[in-house]
Amino acid sequence: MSFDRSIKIAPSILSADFANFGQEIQAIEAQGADWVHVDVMDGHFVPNLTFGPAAVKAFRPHVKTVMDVHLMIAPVDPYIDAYADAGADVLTAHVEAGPHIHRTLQAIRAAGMKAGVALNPGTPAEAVAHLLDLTDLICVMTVNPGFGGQKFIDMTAKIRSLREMIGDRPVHIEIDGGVDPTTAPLVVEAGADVLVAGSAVFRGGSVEAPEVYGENIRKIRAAANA
Ligand SMILES: O=C(CO)[C@@H](O)[C@H](O)COP(=O)(O)O
Ligand SMILES: [Fe+2]
Repeated sequence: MSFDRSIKIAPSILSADFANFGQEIQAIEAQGADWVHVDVMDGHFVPNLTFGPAAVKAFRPHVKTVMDVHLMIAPVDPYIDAYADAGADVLTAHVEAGPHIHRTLQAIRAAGMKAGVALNPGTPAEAVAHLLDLTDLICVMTVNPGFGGQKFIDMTAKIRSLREMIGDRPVHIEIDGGVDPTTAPLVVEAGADVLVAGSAVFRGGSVEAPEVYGENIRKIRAAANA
């Protein structure tokens, strides 16, 4: 996985058909997804429950691009090896999920994955200032995590601060929550390069009508690059 700052669209399979993940992943990749975003929730750090390492491992053979695993769990450290074994390419932990994020990011890299750190909307950019050389991706949440389909919260000032702090380091800025053709250009202009989108990609489509996923991805990408 080489670093580049081109726009990457990462559909969140939280909005896919839960009875049909394999085909859904194949459909979004065939329709132009750059990465596949997998939301892991524990019913404790966030008020929702999704999948664990066994499910993520079952997704792996279907993902031909990049499997981007967003952990909304606390604690994180006891599960890092399980997600490495499951085949995550990028593993992102929340800075709010525990007292030792520095150690967590080191452990993620030591397990052979790219290390991401996510910030809730209420957490300032400065919370990751000491982590810039330990991270490959900063995920700026533009909703309070836990559910798809929520309204975008404007975090453009935070994104700008982070891009300035990052300087010329090879660190992605990923935006997660409420990304659609209207909000995508705002976050890209501020410095984002990875756009997670759940409802805006899956809306109106299905594995029987995958071309709708393609149209939705193209609309987000076109707006982002405009
Ligand atoms: O991490 C999360 C939610 O906590 C996301 O990845 C959502 O799945 C994005 O969904 P949309 O806001 O794009 O519908
Ligand atoms: Fe996410």
